[in-house]
Amino acid sequence: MRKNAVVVRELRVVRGGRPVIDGLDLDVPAGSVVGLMGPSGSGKTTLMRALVGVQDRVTGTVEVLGSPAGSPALRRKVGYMTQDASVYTDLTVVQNLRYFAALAGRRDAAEAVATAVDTVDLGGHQKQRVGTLSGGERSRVSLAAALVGGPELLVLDEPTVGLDPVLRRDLWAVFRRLAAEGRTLLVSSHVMDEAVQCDRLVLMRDGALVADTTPDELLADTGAPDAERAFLALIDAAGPTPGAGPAPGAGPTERTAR
Ligand SMILES: Nc1ncnc2c1ncn2[C@@H]1O[C@H](COP(=O)(O)OP(=O)(O)OP(=O)(O)O)[C@@H](O)[C@H]1O
Repeated sequence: MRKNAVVVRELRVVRGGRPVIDGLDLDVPAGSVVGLMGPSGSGKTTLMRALVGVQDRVTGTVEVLGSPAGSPALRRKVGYMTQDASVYTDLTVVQNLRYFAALAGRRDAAEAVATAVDTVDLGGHQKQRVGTLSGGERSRVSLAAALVGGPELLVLDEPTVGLDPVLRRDLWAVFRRLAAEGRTLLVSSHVMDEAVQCDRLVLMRDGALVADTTPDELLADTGAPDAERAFLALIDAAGPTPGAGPAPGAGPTERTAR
């Protein structure tokens, strides 16, 4: 089995004429759940977009499942859930999922759709038009669309936003199960009680890695009583003022673990 599902070296991304990621290195171990944390605007979505191959103005090496990010070979192997639900509001839940299953080349589409509906707990809404669903339900359709192809790597941008605590807990159980099957998950979140359920944690600030660690190491290294305060301690220690963005030619990223 491959050691790392994702290998990023010297990643640099320019958006709006300025570098929003500058010289980032990252390994995502295969078969693990990696949490991507960081303040708003720190570059999490940009990093995810670079991994799935939809981001312009990317330099450096971004290798996903052994191929360059965005390669046609990866289309069926990578599932991506964007922050805003990216499903068709004028189609029903099942119509959406059939469409995404077909795109992913699933021959067993009916079974894949049924499994995805079940996984995100949308039974009873299959024939409902997505435009009439609640926000939380709609975001779960989006998650199901990322899952329905049976991808090896799932890149999930804040998949639990707007969900109630019960659903959040259930979805994290799903993420753990998918990892146990050998899939790799990169999950962004602002919720630190979710962070502690990850195998590894990647903390970003201003387009750079502040830490690449584990929940236990995060607490041990900072001496903080909980993940939220540990995260704040690292972010505060990282220096630049919020929203400043990385300076062009900024030095190498600091890693607190590994
Ligand atoms: N289309 C764009 N044009 C110019 N700048 C952009 C664009 N998209 C994002 N940015 C900038 O890039 C930086 C990183 O944004 P990104 O969306 O990756 O952050 P994030 O960590 O995902 O934030 P959040 O947690 O709020 O979703 C921000 O400073 C943002 O303003």
